Amino acid sequence: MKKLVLATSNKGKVREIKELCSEYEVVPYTDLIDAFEIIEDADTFQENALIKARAVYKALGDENAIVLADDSGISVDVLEGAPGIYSARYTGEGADDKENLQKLMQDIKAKGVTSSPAHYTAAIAIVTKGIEKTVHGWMHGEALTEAKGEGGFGYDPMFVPLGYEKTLGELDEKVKKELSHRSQALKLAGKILKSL
Ligand SMILES: O=c1[nH]c(=O)c2ncn([C@@H]3O[C@H](COP(=O)(O)OP(=O)(O)OP(=O)(O)O)[C@@H](O)[C@H]3O)c2[nH]1
Ligand SMILES: [Mg+2]
Repeated sequence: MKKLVLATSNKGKVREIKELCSEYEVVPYTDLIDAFEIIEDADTFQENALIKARAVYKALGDENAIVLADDSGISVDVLEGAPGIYSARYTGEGADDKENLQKLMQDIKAKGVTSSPAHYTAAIAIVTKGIEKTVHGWMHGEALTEAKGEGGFGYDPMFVPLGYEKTLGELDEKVKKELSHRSQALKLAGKILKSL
């Protein structure tokens, strides 16, 4: 089984990527080396994913390692695309998922609406010897001003995917597995991984 090293410290992503890449041995980099801070200072999901994958590839010191990073976020139409690449830091550095979720619901409410079209984006970067590749996936839907359910992570309790009437917090996890920005991007990443 080929080993994939994940350049992430987000447990929700690790859980989903393990589920979605079951034909690989998926290992978070923190199982191999000490966690270190990676500054995600680019202005696109794509570049931030590359920053994370390159940093971990270099730190591992194993030129044959295959490193995969995910940079993702939610963009809300009524907020002109915010929080976007700032989704993890919406309430500031070190913000937690619950604070970010509350702020996003309040900011949408402050626009005088109870919901807004929104979408998630995931950029996946793969870095290995002589190779740097990126792919994207998206999931469209509606962001609510009320959180419902406990499933998923992050903003999922306030997000209703297009074609559904319940949030990702309430829906069976199979729905997110099929539809999500991350699963769409990983389907494309799978083609790259097979060619390595
Ligand atoms: O409800 C959600 N369901 C998802 O499927 C999802 N995907 C991304 N997000 C949000 O976007 C931020 C990513 O920021 P991000 O890519 O920098 O990740 P992160 O900082 O959490 O971990 P790392 O991979 O950088 O170590 C995360 O914190 C989440 O708030 C999601 N929220
Ligand atoms: Mg991050």
